[in-house]
Amino acid sequence: MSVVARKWQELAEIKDELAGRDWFPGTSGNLSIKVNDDPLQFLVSASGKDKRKRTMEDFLLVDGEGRAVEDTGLKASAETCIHLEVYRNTTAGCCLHVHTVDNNVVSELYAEQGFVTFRNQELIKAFGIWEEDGEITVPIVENFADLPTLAKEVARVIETNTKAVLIRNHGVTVWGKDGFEAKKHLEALEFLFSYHLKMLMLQPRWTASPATAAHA
Ligand SMILES: CSC[C@@H](O)[C@@H](O)C(=O)COP(=O)(O)O
Ligand SMILES: [Zn+2]
Repeated sequence: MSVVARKWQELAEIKDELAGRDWFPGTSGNLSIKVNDDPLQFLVSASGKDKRKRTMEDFLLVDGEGRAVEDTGLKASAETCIHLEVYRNTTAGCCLHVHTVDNNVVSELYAEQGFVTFRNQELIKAFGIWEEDGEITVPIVENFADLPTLAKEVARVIETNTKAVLIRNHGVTVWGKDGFEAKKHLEALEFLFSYHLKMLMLQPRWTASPATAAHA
């Protein structure tokens, strides 16, 4: 099996799993997986598809400028430029983007602050953070309609340890060194978002103010 075919299969399986969680409402979301480092080539989901369905036209191979490598009638995800910035600015091998109610609400709650931090949670270990007082911070950017501007904004907030970026009232973009790690990071983050919102609902005095935002 060629590398492209193997990576296609890996990405298709991840897509099916995320679809099973209902993380692609209304054709939202996109996925990519790196096929080659130099020159950069990655498989990315085709734009506007129902990502719950598996077809032979789910992905296409694009280059380091986001252009299709082969002749195809398919259009790469509108957010390919964001995936490109992730590959340019990190060592990611796979990048996943989903819209969920939880990630949208968290992004709105902490948008003014520009980030949300989680600590005191076992699942932080999913990010390779093993310290007693370990924490993970997810930057939040505004949802610019102009996608190249949005992509630059995402690139601007990526630091060495950044594993994900929230886009305000839009979704989350998460990555990892390979498909397994990217999915692990995404599942762990969605758990943290959900826990955080439930705590806020059950204990309204467990305030979402910047000083206490880290109470995961
Ligand atoms: C249909 S709403 C979602 C889109 O606007 C976009 O944010 C998205 O995630 C999917 O775009 P796509 O071009 O299919 O990859
Ligand atoms: Zn999106």
